[in-house]
Amino acid sequence: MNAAIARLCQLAQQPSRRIVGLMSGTSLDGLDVALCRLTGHGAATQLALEQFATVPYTDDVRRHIRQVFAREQVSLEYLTLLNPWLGRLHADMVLGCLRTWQVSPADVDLVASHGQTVYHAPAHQHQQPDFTGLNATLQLGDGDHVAQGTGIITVSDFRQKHLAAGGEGAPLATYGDYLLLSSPAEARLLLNLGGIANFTYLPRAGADASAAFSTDTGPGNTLLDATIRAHRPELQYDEDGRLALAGRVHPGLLGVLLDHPFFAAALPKTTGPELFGPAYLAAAQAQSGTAALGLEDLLATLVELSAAGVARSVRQVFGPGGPLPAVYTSGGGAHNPALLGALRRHLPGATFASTDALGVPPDAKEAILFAVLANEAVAGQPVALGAGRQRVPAVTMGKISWPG
Ligand SMILES: Nc1ncnc2c1ncn2[C@@H]1O[C@H](COP(=O)(O)OP(=O)(O)OP(=O)(O)O)[C@@H](O)[C@H]1O
Ligand SMILES: CC(=O)N[C@H]1[C@@H]2OC[C@@H](O2)[C@@H](O)[C@@H]1O[C@H](C)C(=O)O
Repeated sequence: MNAAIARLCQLAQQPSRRIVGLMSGTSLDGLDVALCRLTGHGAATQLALEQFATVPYTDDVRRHIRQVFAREQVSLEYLTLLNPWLGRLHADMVLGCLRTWQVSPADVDLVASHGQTVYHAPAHQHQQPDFTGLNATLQLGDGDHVAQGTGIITVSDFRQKHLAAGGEGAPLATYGDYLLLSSPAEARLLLNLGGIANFTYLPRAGADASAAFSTDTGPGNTLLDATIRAHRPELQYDEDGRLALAGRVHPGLLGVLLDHPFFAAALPKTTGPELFGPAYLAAAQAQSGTAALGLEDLLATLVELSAAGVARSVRQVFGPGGPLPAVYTSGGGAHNPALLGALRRHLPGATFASTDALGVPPDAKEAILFAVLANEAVAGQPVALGAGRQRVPAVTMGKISWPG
């Protein structure tokens, strides 16, 4: 038997596994690295987060990714080169973190590597006549390169199985959120404010699990970041929402932005910067006669758009005035007071707390989720949530690469 397969069998039978979860999201701010100890699997999974860091990307790394990121037309050679290059880069970043944390790679059981999404093409978004109904998504940063570079067995490319089983390849948060954060005490809404905003609805543990699902709601920070970069190239984002808080929402522009059919589409749904990018904003500005709107008012309007997108999806689930479950926020947007303020206005009566209150640091949550998926891939079973109306595929996800 291949020694790596024997090692995998042994790992599957251990009471716990030490897993490095990796996530590089749509904001291109860096690689999130979460060193997790996961005990058990399935509904019995227990998390101990040992270490977490976001390794920032340099301007050069961002520039390389942006050559292909969310673009319909790219150099195929560049795309091909980026796949191993990102795998190797992520491996080096993992090794750097382990060195800082004084953890030997030999003491890590698995790496769970999401890679970098460069294009997300759910059927409702691409509308290519030759591929009607086909959902697709592409992540770069090949798992063999991560395994070879770190010397650690690597689980990667999680989204393809979800697609193959009839999903849109996202959001995968449903599974990890369900396994780690379901509570017998309360129903929960786990709201992640990343480049794209999404939430997971978790009914009370013990209630009908098939009601659990995740959906994207529209832009989170992606349009805010793109807009600030266009006006103030020296800045990556609107720190603490200062510029947005100094601006005023333009109702005409907001109305045109919200007119996009994505916001009225049934749940669950996924999207990306392919749709919510500069072209969408420029078209809405042209249509509303706001091409010359100042940066502060633009940002205030885009914050309102993100909050309104979340609120519309939430109301699709709970009705216009229905009571809401407890809301727990994560992702970079959870640090933005302008966005949180707008969300409170749009969802009056909801209680908001950070996922910190649940023992999950908000910036680490997505990287932890991929560690949970890798744990299930090796030691678990398909998570059967799916009989509900939201059709969450019952699959384990990820492809396994070993060094050597
Ligand atoms: N202090 C802050 N004030 C305002 N915005 C912030 C702050 N900190 C982070 N952000 C926002 O959060 C973004 C990063 O968020 P995050 O890392 O959750 O995104 P991501 O994981 O790349 O996205 P996704 O979940 O869509 O893949 C930044 O680009 C910025 O817009
Ligand atoms: C295709 C893709 O990479 N989607 C990301 C993105 O970032 C947020 C949102 O859009 C979510 O759908 C997803 O990531 C999280 C981790 C998920 O799959 O749950």
